[in-house]
Amino acid sequence: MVKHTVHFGAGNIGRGFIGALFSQSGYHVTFVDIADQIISKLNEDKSYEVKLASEEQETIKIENVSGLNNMNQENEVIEAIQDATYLTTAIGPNILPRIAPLIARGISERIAKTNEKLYVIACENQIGATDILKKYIFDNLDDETKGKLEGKVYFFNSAVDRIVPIQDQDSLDVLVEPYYEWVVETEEEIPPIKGMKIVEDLAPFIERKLFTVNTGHAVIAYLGYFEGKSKIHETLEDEAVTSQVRETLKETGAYLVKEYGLNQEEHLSYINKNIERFRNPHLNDMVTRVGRAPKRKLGPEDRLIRPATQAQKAGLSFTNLAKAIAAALLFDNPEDAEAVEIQEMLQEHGPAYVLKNVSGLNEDSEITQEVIKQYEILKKK
Ligand SMILES: NC(=O)c1ccc[n+]([C@@H]2O[C@H](COP(=O)([O-])OP(=O)(O)OC[C@H]3O[C@@H](n4cnc5c(N)ncnc54)[C@H](O)[C@@H]3O)[C@@H](O)[C@H]2O)c1
Ligand SMILES: O=P(O)(O)OC[C@@H](O)[C@@H](O)[C@H](O)[C@H](O)CO
Repeated sequence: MVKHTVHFGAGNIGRGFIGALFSQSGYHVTFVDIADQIISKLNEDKSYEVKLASEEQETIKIENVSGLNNMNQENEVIEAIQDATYLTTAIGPNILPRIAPLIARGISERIAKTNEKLYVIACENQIGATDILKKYIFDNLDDETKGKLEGKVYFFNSAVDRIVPIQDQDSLDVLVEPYYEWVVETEEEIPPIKGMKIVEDLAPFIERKLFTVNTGHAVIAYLGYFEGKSKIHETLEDEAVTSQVRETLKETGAYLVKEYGLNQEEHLSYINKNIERFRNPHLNDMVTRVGRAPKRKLGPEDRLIRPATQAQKAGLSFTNLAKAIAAALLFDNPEDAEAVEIQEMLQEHGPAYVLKNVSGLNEDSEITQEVIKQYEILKKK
């Protein structure tokens, strides 16, 4: 019998990572997206290629895929959820509340018909993304259905790591870096998926990933944008930026080592390994993609603010993180709605207001003071 999975978000990570792993594990993958062009192409071609961004340019054919548009094929999406073993998302954390009502309808119908287990996993760059999705789904379920979910619908948090740049929009093929890591938190016995690593406690994995890969990436993106660079690997050709990335990751590293008892040497080599990933010239990743949605990235639990507040609480240094936060405030990309919003807030009320309202930092906090100092220095450059 063919196994089925439903994946929301047929974008970079959807096609280039999570959907690809399910297909390689023998599943039929139904992608759900609002992008008509992608959905039509998936149904026409029924396959695409994942290309590895390396000297060898190895390609992997991904088959057994189809697509549904959740804007005008709601019933078909609900139908697909009836047959699925897994339901995953890679859609962007801000979109989760928008897809939750339809997932809730799919789950309600399913629960009335079958006791087969369904595993829901949000694959987003956000701590506790599946918990957040679960809350939105529960907001859309009646009490009777909620009471019946135990032992039938499971929600697992996860951490996803693979750099996938923005792709040529005319093709379904996806260029991805060779490296990947997908960590899922559960104590249940679940059907095996190629490349899925199961852990009992996700916290050290997601914090290590978010506060190394994504903090480092953000430093490059915001300093690169500030310096007028367009690509991530080009920005790293400037030794001053590379050194700034390393110093910032030593700050997040000191917190991670202390909090999770990581081995300091191993963590240093993890930092260096990631700097090498960022240097991959075959990826051609844009600073505007990596810096996208700065309001989300400046949120209290995200890659810049949380490690700074945690470092401060632990009596550790956070000055390089403060510089990264200041550079994020200067990301005035007119194409990015969140950047435009932040620039308007800055103009009207100044940086302390943004740090209070977006990042949850008090005006008199040491971090705010340090960020404002660095912001003024950067602005004068
Ligand atoms: N690209 C990466 O390197 C990378 C790596 C790890 C994690 N992530 C995370 O994965 C998630 C997706 O990132 P991405 O780079 O694949 O983004 P993306 O923009 O390539 O893909 C998102 C997809 O979601 C679709 N979408 C948007 N709104 C929708 C809606 N209401 N209903 C259905 N579909 C909708 C878009 O059309 C798009 O195809 C994000 O949370 C990101 O942080 C990305
Ligand atoms: O996807 P975002 O916007 O949260 O962050 C941008 C990049 O840092 C991110 O997509 C990385 O490429 C990815 O997290 C690598 O695993």
